[in-house]
Amino acid sequence: VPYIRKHFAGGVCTSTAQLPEKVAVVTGANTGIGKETAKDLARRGARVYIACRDILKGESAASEIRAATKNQQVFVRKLDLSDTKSIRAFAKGFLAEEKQLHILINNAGVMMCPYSKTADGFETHFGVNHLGHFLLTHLLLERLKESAPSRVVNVSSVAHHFGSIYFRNLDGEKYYNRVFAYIQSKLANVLFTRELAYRLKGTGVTTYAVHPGIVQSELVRHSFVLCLLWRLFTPFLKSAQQGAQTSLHCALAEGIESQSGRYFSDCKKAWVSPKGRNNKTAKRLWDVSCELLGI
Ligand SMILES: NC(=O)c1ccc[n+]([C@@H]2O[C@H](COP(=O)([O-])OP(=O)(O)OC[C@H]3O[C@@H](n4cnc5c(N)ncnc54)[C@H](O)[C@@H]3O)[C@@H](O)[C@H]2O)c1
Repeated sequence: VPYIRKHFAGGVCTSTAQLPEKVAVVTGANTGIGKETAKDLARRGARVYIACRDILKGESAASEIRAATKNQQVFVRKLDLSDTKSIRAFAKGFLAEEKQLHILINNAGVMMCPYSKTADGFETHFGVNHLGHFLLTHLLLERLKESAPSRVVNVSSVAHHFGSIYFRNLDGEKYYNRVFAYIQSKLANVLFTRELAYRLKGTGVTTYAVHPGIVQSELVRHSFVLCLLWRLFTPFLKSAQQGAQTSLHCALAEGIESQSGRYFSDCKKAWVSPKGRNNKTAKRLWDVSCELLGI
């Protein structure tokens, strides 16, 4: 298994950047890819904020990271991306305690859950994976600009290739399919990155969308079939640590600033679906998101 895993590991972040005095926020960092991303940033000396729903699970991840990295500057803060009140409370608290933010990793996500709505009435995939991170980024943007050069990494997926944005059915009420709902939200991550990069030109804040690879994690928990497939194909899946590499590359690699707005996989620029390159859809999604969130 380790041999096959190594073969399918994909790219490795080769940056030697050290991050003393740097501040990073990683959403959903209590498990999976997010935890490994936070651990690597902590190892490089950053002050790392684990932004997660469950404080107890967050604290257990933080203790593990502190012990593994000898960095005591790892903090846990409550963030539920399915509730805009929680997102606003997190941002308010963070802005009050930190004067800088250099790296924001929008990593948290849900996949193929049964039809449900967030506290604000948005379909859960769209609400958590896209709108939650859209609002969080919006609230932290001034701090990112003040701390420039700084970066925003949006964890998307290769699944975005099969997605479309159904503007007339964003709440899933006319028709709901949990596979489409997930891939729509991952396409939204790619389009958000594109439009954000366009709007941030000249500010020193750059942004990247990422496919982490097919990674062994708890993400598939809502699908019996995927759980089975993930088990069967375990040796071919990336470990969470391998899955963190492209997020780390986009957060740390020198000289990729001119690639802001692009989509990365295996630590290099990757092909984006035509729908993910559509500037009109990106702008429309931005406007609709602002309208839905009242910003
Ligand atoms: N695992 C894969 O094969 C794979 C492939 C492509 C993309 N991704 C993406 O990678 C990212 C990380 O996924 P993972 O594989 O580590 O899965 P994971 O389930 O281990 O991690 C997801 C994290 O998001 C958090 N989360 C979920 N809902 C939340 C909410 N409402 N508020 C705050 N946090 C919330 C979870 O608690 C968890 O910590 C996701 O965005 C996922 O779409 C994963």
